[in-house]
Amino acid sequence: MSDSEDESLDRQLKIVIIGDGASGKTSIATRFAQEAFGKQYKQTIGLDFFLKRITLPGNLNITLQVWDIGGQTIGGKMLDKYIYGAQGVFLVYDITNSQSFENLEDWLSMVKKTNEESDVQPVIMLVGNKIDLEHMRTVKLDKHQRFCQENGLISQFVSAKTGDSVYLSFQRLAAEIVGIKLNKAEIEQSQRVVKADIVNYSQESVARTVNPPRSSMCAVQ
Ligand SMILES: Nc1nc2c(ncn2[C@@H]2O[C@H](COP(=O)(O)OP(=O)(O)OP(=O)(O)O)[C@@H](O)[C@H]2O)c(=O)[nH]1
Repeated sequence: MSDSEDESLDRQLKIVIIGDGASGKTSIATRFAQEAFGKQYKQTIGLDFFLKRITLPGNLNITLQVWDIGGQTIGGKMLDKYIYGAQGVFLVYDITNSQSFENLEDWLSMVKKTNEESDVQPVIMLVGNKIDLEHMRTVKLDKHQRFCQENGLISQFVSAKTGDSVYLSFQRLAAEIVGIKLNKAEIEQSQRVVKADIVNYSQESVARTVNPPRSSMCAVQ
């Protein structure tokens, strides 16, 4: 059986990644899809998406269809179409950029508006990105927690740069959508940190690819 036939048998979940421009959406997606990170900022125009298979406890194979929407499109006419039908939403902000946190209200309203006539609401995860820059944090932890509580969001912190908790965040979101609880061992196993990226921060000039897992990526503009 070919890879694509194989994938079509899995349960597929649509996950959209939204948030302000430069909060790190593409970096999170790239880290998850290819285990790579690029330091240079290249604005996403329109939409990127890719498929990646993960396995949840009980040998449950899930194919995630991950959509990366350019941060500049919040006012765009197409945004509700991107979000429509998503079972999971990554609501991303940059912990060193307060404005990206303040703007989450708008992003959340957009998700709610898109789904107001739908019976099933997406599971939403609040993702504070760039935790490798903890020393530059401007969004306090309690603000993050309060926003989660007030809006019924799952809380997660990640670093697309080091890879810290990126795989875990997708795994947690998928598990929540299909109604599976991850145990402590599974969570710890997914909480991988690539420490070398932090140590070599100033010297790093090229994106690295470490054992790229199977995934496919497309771009629509
Ligand atoms: N230090 C650090 N930098 C990051 C991290 N994630 C992303 N960046 C950097 O932040 C900048 C923006 O990242 P992108 O992934 O392009 O942001 P985006 O949200 O996709 O931006 P748009 O395409 O405009 O929506 C780039 O220079 C990245 O290298 C992180 O976890 N840590």
